[in-house]
Formats: sequence, C-alpha cells, structure tokens
Amino acid sequence: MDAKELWQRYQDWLYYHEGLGLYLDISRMRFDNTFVESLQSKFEQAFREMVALEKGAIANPDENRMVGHYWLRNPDLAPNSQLRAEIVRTLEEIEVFADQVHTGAIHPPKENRFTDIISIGIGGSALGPQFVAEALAPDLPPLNIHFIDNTDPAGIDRVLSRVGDRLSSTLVLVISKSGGTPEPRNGMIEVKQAYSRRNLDFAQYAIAITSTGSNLDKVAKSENWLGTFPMYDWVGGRTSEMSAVGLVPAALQGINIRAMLDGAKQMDDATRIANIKNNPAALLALSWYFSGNGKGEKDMVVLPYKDSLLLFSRYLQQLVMESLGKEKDLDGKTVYQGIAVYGNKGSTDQHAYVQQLREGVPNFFATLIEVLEDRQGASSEIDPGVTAGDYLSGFLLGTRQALYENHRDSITVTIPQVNAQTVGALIALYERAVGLYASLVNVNAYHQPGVEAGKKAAAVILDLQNKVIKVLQSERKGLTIGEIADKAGASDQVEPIYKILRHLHANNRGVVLTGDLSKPGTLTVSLT
Ligand SMILES: O=P(O)(O)OC[C@H]1O[C@H](O)[C@H](O)[C@@H](O)[C@@H]1O
Repeated sequence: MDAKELWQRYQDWLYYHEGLGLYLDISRMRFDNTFVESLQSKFEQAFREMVALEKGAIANPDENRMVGHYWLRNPDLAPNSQLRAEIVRTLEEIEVFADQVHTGAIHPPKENRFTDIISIGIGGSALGPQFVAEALAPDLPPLNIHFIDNTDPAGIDRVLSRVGDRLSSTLVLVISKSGGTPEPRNGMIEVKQAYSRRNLDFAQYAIAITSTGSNLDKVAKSENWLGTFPMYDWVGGRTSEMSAVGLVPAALQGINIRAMLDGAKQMDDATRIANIKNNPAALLALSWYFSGNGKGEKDMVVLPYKDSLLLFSRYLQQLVMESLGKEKDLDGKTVYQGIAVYGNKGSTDQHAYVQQLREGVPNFFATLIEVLEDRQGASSEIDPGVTAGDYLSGFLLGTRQALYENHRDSITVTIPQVNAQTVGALIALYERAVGLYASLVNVNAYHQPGVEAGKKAAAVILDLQNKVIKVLQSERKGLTIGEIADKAGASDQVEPIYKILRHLHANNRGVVLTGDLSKPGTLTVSLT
C-alpha cells in the first residue's frame, strides 16, 4: 500500500471515543474485508454471549459462577437488587474509610495519622493495585504504598526495612479473594510477626479484603481487625481492579476512584455495541484473531510510551494469559489456546529488545500506547523548536513505521493523558476484548485450572519436606538421598528430595550435606 492508501485505511478503521478522547488505530494490522466478513458470525455469537454474561448467566461454567465485573461500574446492570445495593454500599464505605484515614479520624494507636500502606496480595490481588499506583498515585500521596506480592523472605524484608520505624503508622491491607492463597497468607504472618516484635497490636493496623466466610475473613473477624471489605464471588481476581481489591488502595493513595469507575463505565458502554467497527474491544479482538490466526501464533508486545504506564504490560499479562491460556475449549476439545504478552515501555525498550522486533523472528504484533499530553504544564526546548516529548512521540511514530515497513503489524491506542478516567477505560477496554476474544476461540476466560494444578504440586513438595525431616529425625546415622527417599516411601521422588535438602542446607535449617556437591547421588545427609 502506498502512503495515500495507508492514510485512507487509517481513516477507514480509526475508532474514536469522544467522551474519553481515546483513539484506537488498527490500520497497521494487515487484514482485509474478506477476513472481517469471515468473522462476522463468530462476533455475533460473542456479542450474544456478552449480553447473557452481563445479565448474570453462569459465564464461568467450570466454577459455576456469574461474571460480574461490569456491574461494579454500573450497579444498575446487576441482576438483582441485593447485589446492586451491596456494590453501592461497599463503594460508599470505601470512600468513608479513606476519608477517615486521611483526616486522622481513623489513626494508628500511637500516632495521629497513617503514613504508609503495606499491601499484601498476589496475582489479581496485586497486579491491578500495582499498575494503578504506578499510573495514578500523586507524587506526594497521603499514604505511601508498598507491595508484598510473593512469599520471598528477602522481598518481605526489603519492604519492612524500607518502612522501618514507620511501621507504627503503617496500615496493612491483606488482599485475597479466596483468603487461602499461600503467598499472601505467609506475607501476612511475617508482617504480623514484625508488628509484634515492636509490641504493636497487628489487629489495629490490619484490613482484610476477601470473600465473606473465607479463612482470611474468619481470622480478621476473630482477631477484631480494623476493618474488612468484601470481595465478591462473581468477580474474578484478574478483573477485580474496580472492586474493593483495587478501590481501597487507590482511594487511600488519593486517587479519584469515581473517575476510574466512570472511565470504565464509559468504555463498557462503548464496548457493548454489537458492531465490530464501532466497538473498540471488538476491533482489538479482531486484530488479535487476525494476527495469531485465532490460535495465538503471535505474541502481543505492549509498549506504552509513558513511564507511568510501565506496569500495564504486566497487568495485561495476567488478564490475557490467565484468561485465554487454556488447554481445553468449552466443548472439551484440546486446543492449547492463549496469547503471550510482554513489554515494558517505549522508548526505553527501543534500546533493548526492539532490535529483534524490527529485524528478528516475526512472531509478534505490537501494541503501542500513545499519550498525547507530554506533561502537565509547558515543556522547555531541548533543540530549537523541539521538546523531550517531541522525541518520545517521534520514537513512537518511527517505530510504528519501521515495524510496518518490515511487515510487522501494530495497533496504536491513544489517550489524551494518563488520568483516573483513561486508566479505568484502558482496563475496561482490555477486559472486554479478552471476553470477546475468548468467545471467538470458544474458551472459558474466567477460570484458571492450570494454576490450581501448580498449587497442588507445590503442596505435595511441602508434604514431602515434612516426611524427609521425619526420616532424618528418626535415624541417627547419615543417609544417602536414595535411602531417605526409600524410607520416606517416595523412591520416585529422589530428585525433588535432593532439592529440598539442598535448600534446607543452604538456609542453616539443621541439614548437613557431606561429600562431593557435584555428585548429589553420593552425598551423605545428616542433621546437626
Ligand atoms: O486473591 P486470591 O484468592 O489470593 O488469588 C490470587 C491469585 O491467585 C490465583 O492462583 C489465581 O490464579 C489468580 O487468578 C488470583 O488472582
């Protein structure tokens, strides 16, 4: 296509949302009209399924759950008045709570104000709050947020030492929908220990955000924690940013949560339109389907040209890959679906892996996120008539063009500025695109059976560790790893047993490995 034809194609396919000032450009995806027509009936089905989902159908059949994140930003859509009232009440409670924390009406026992937040959660209970904090928290927030999103002891130490003496004015959010995920549970226990080492009563600093009746909820209630906020059965972790999971930390940081909800609602309205060309989420799903042949054959590289959107790709990684990465389709057929997502930010990445994108294996399509406003206020000039923002914009346009010229497709999403409304809209746009794409490829976007399998496998390892320690305790003499495995009744688990013992040895846990470390099979293992 020559420049004139491309300009026409750009205009033909450009989507613009007036209320949000958001543009979506899929002109650099090389599909043609025949392809669009070939997907028409699949899209009609996808739109129908989305209507049913929003009306409260069991859209997550494996878990027998409704899928209601769209109701969070428009409670009038909720399928019954009880849910509606609950959504509205929770939102009001969050605002009142944040306000009371900010004014000091709610304060730590020995201080006038809370100064910091430690937010403990993983996956959907961390990625949204992290993305939003990075994107929207003011430079001087009323409370500084720190995240513990793993069971890495050194990571926990790092957060605790950064907080230091301010622990006595730190509010702890323990976020877990299920209330039973091991990583946040471990983080909570360690943080609780840190409070008690300082003679602080953890319960007076702790807030639980979890499903009613979960283990975490029970602990919070029995220990009389400072507060609890509900997480609903019908909101999945990876779509929970607009529930208490995302709204509590955001409101505490002084982020305008009503604006975030409004942006998402406006986008939800726009992506409800049952017409591919007028629906930005459908345009995204169409582009993804085209690029990867409906089988995820190409990866999605997400490049926001704005530092504050750095974590968008990580956020999308869970949303897209946990939703679409499925072995079986809804009919039980083996399909190995998914779309791999990665990326950091432009132009920074142009000095790293963009080399491969431009010239190497063409196994991806790029999504460039453009922000029209460079900064608040005027920019000084770097060169005559040129600002740093002009460079950033130039790098984006140049990369888009260079990729296209080398037969690499790209999508460009343009927002006027990074604010609560546009961030809410971006989240809603991708949530809907994932839902529609899942319908096109006939997978359940709302369960995660593979993750559950991983959790079970980890539990088996911890069980094995206990057995191994019992064997060592009951034997006085040194044993080989093979002998330990036999005595533990786990002869087929020699290698994991070796790795368990090596880990215990490295952490001075009373296990001694003697012999040639390069020949694990010959080692003798004993207790100190
Ligand atoms: O919020 P939680 O119940 O603790 O779950 C946290 C995360 O862990 C799970 O393993 C799921 O795969 C994620 O979808 C979820 O967001």
